[in-house]
Amino acid sequence: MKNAVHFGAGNIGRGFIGLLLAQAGYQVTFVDVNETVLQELNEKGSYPVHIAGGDEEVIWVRQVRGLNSRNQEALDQAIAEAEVVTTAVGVNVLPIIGKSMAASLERIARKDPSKTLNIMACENAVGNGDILKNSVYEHLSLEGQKFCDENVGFPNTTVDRIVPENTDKSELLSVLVEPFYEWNVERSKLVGSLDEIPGMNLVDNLSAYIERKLFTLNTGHAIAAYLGYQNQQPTILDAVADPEIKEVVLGAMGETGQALVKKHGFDPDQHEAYIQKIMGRFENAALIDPVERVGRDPLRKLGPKDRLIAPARTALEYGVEPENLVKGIVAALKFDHPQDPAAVSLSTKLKENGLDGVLVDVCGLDPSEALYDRIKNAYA
Ligand SMILES: NC(=O)c1ccc[n+]([C@@H]2O[C@H](COP(=O)([O-])OP(=O)(O)OC[C@H]3O[C@@H](n4cnc5c(N)ncnc54)[C@H](O)[C@@H]3O)[C@@H](O)[C@H]2O)c1
Ligand SMILES: O=P(O)(O)OC[C@@H](O)[C@@H](O)[C@H](O)[C@H](O)CO
Repeated sequence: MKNAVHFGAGNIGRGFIGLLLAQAGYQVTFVDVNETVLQELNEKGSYPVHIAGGDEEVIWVRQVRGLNSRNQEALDQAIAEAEVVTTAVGVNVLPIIGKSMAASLERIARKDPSKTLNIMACENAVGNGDILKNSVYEHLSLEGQKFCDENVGFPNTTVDRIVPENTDKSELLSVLVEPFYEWNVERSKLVGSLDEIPGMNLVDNLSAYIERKLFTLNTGHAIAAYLGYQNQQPTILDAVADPEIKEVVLGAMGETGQALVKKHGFDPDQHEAYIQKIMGRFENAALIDPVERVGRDPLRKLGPKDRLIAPARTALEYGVEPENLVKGIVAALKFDHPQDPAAVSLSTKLKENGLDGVLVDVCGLDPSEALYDRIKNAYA
C-alpha cells in the first residue's frame, strides 16, 4: 500500500485532501497537535464524509491513523515511508511544521538520498508552496538544501471546497462538505514520478488559478462574512439571503472579475458563470457555515497579498473602481469577534495606532496610493 502524510486533520484535511488521497489508494497518516482528534483517529481508523445537498451521500475514509507532530521520531519514519506529503494547517502554521519537516528531510538526505518526494501546501494563500519551502529551507543544512533542491518538490496549489466545522458532537471526526471541489497543483515544480490522484489537476499557470480562486470565492466569502457579522447574521447562508449584502458580494466579485479578465485574459462569460456558480455555493442551504469561521483571522485576510487588499489594488490598476471591495475592507476592519485572537488584536491595533497605523502595518498600504484614501473615506 502507498503511504501519504497529511498535516492538519481539520475540516479540509479530513473533508477533502485526506479523502482524495484515501480514494487514490493511499494509507493516510494525519499529523496534528489536537490529541482528542488524534486519539479518535487511532481508535476508529475511519471517518465519514457527508456530501451536503440533494440526496446526502456518505463516503467512509478508512485505514487512517493519527500522529502527533511533536513526535519527531515517528514523523521522520512516516515521511520516510511516504510517497506524498500534504498540508492544511493554516498558512500561519507553516513555519512551525516547516521546522519538523526539515528535520525529517535531513534524515532522508542521509539515509535514502535517491528518494524523491512532493510536498503540497494546501493553504489559502498566494505562493503557499513557496512559503512552505522557505519555512523548511530556513532549518536545513547546506547538504539538506542540496538534497531538497534535487529531490523534493514544493508546488504551489489551489484548494477549493467549502468545509465548515463539524457540528455533530456524537461523531467527532465526521465532516460535512459541499459537493463541489477543485484542487490544482503546479506541474512544473513536481519532482520524480507522482501517481495520479483522481481529483487533483496538474496545471501550468498556477498563479492565474490562485488569483481566480482566492480573489473571487474567498473575496466574496470574506465580504459576506464581515457584512453578515455587522448585521448579526449567523451564517453565510443568512448573510447572502440579505439582498443588500448579496449585492455587495456580487459587486465585489464582479470588480475583481473585471480586473482578472484584463490581467489574465480569462473569457468574460466563463468568468461570470464562475461567479454565479460561487454565489450558488454560498446559497447551499445544506451547509451551515458560521460567519466567524469564514471571517476568521482578519489580520491575515487584510494583508497586502490576501483576498481584500490585493484585488482592490489590482482593480484600480486596471481602471476598475473597487467600490464594493472597499465596503468589504471596511467591514473587515470592524470584525471584532471576541473569540478570534486576530480580531481582538486588530481592534487593539485600531485603538492604539488608529486606522492609519493599521492601513500601513497590516494592509501594507502607502498613504500616497489611491486605495488608501478610498478606504479612509469609506471608513469615516
Ligand atoms: N475549510 C475550508 O473550507 C477550506 C477550504 C480550502 C482551503 N482551506 C485551507 O485549509 C487550511 C486548513 O483549514 P481548515 O478549515 O481545515 O482549518 P482547521 O482549523 O479545521 O484545521 C487545521 C488543523 O491543523 C491543525 N494544526 C494546528 N497546528 C498544527 C501543527 N503545528 N501541526 C499539525 N497540525 C496542526 C489543527 O489542530 C487543525 O486540526 C487553511 O489554510 C485554509 O485556508 C480551508
Ligand atoms: O480558510 P480561510 O480562513 O482562508 O478562508 C475562509 C473560507 O473562505 C475558506 O475556508 C473557504 O471555505 C474555502 O477556501 C473554500 O474553498
